[in-house]
Amino acid sequence: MAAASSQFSGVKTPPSHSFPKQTSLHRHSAFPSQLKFALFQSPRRHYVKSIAFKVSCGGGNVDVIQRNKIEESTMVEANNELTCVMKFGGSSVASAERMREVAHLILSFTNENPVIVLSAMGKTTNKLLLAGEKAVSCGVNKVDTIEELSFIKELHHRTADELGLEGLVVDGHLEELQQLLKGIAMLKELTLRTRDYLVSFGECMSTRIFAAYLNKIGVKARQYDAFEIGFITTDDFTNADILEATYAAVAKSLNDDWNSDPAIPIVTGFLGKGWRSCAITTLGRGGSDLTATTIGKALGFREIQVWKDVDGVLTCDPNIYPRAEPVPYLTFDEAAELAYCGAQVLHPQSMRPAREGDIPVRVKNSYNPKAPGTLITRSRDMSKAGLTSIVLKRNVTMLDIVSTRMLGQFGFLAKVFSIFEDLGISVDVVATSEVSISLTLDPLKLWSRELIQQELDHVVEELEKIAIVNLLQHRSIISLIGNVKRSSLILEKAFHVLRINGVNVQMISQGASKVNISLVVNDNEAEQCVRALHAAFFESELPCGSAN
Ligand SMILES: Nc1ncnc2c1ncn2[C@@H]1O[C@H](COP(=O)(O)OP(=O)(O)O)[C@@H](O)[C@H]1O
Ligand SMILES: N[C@@H](CC(=O)OP(=O)(O)O)C(=O)O
Repeated sequence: MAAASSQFSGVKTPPSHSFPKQTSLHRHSAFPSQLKFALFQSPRRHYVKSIAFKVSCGGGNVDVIQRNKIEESTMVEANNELTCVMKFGGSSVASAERMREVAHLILSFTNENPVIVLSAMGKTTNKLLLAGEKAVSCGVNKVDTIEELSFIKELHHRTADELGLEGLVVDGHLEELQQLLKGIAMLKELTLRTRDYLVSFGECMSTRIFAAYLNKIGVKARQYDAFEIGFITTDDFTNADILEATYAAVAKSLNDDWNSDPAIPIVTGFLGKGWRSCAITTLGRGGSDLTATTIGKALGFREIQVWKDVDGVLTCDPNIYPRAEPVPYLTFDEAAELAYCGAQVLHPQSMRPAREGDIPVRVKNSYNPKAPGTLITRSRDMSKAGLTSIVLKRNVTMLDIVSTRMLGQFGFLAKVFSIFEDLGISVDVVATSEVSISLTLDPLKLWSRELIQQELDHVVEELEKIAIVNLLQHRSIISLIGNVKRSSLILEKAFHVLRINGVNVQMISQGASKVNISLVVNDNEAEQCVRALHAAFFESELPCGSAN
């Protein structure tokens, strides 16, 4: 609370991290012009006053204070249209305390009528998946004893309780979750479709609790399950793609409700509805970012905010190197490449709607709202840009494939790739010569399967019909994201660092996107490499390491 409290003391002044002033509310407004509201029951400047009171009196009964304020209010608002989307990840809403802070943060944006997208609380998604896996083998009678189920129940009950809500708000879902786990135990299988249904409980519960809390403190809010308001996806369970029809459907659902009865929409991140199956789908891990950018594009907002537990996109994963620094500006291409390369901070597909709608994305820290964060836009001043960020993807499998046929024969690459296509395995980084090809296999694809070793053996067996194959496991990809117009300079410096650290690079690739150079090294050298590269590029005075 300390970080957020000071901003609430200046009640009418927009906080320093507020959106830039706008000249028109919507660039491509989805709202009919006649639908400007004269009366709106959510005069949030008053709530901010209440919060300031809470801060100064050390956390008195803020809920009662706020409700009184709202009853007093008859304020008229001129610009009552939905204006922006703010997504809060699991770490931002991990507890009752965090939910209070996020509520206060949202209310501090006094000029905004936001759509809120929430992820599941804390690590709920992981716990749900673990509970599902345990249910497969534990037997129906033991489901009640699954530790993760008890944890999830306790967390959501406690949170509702601490926020002063009735348990009822999640009781139905917790009961249904337990029944589902019993069903899984009975069938002794967890299909991808059931897995998506299972993890959907996380977002369904966090949004219900948060919406109920806002309503309790007098801020009118309405909970939405994304799969009920037009998030139409492919039927690729656990990794579904959003279909085009989503944009119009979501805009209509949210606008219609807002126009007839304004209430802050609280939308489940991560979830959709398969267009054929009509079952709940998920957008891949971290998919709430994509939910937010989809809503941003659907409603033609001028900015999309994703709130995390870090000061923006950083120069590398802070878990690998705590001295990572925020990157102030990125292009959509750089951010997408960073996410594709494995940086957990953004969902790989999340930049697509933002890029298509040309809507800036701001990555902010809900634990430190005053930090400027990272602004992601179509273009930026690259004149001083060198390396922007370093991304590490561990536990990668690499294949060296050398043709047994004569030099100059055609069709070799096509044959190799058709084998991967037939086996449904995606390839990540590739480097080729006329008679050989080195490539890495997308670890995500392999992790999501069970028969990893058998699958690899099968790939090798097929490839050995046309080539000599060398399978190399326990490799890492280090991706250097930045201004590849300076690639020679970046490579010179990178190889100098790697040489003095005694690291041998086993493969190198520069993609057509021109914002990424990938290096493959041994897993056991990778973290040390990232730290050394970070020190050289971002902590020294030499050129080519600017994070801007
Ligand atoms: N380059 C990076 N910049 C920022 N965070 C990163 C980066 N690489 C990995 N991370 C990790 O990503 C986390 C934020 O992403 P995520 O957990 O998906 O957030 P949320 O759940 O809040 O949406 C950070 O806590 C950090 O550990
Ligand atoms: N809860 C989902 C979706 C998501 O986006 O989560 P987060 O915003 O906490 O990364 C997951 O854990 O994958």
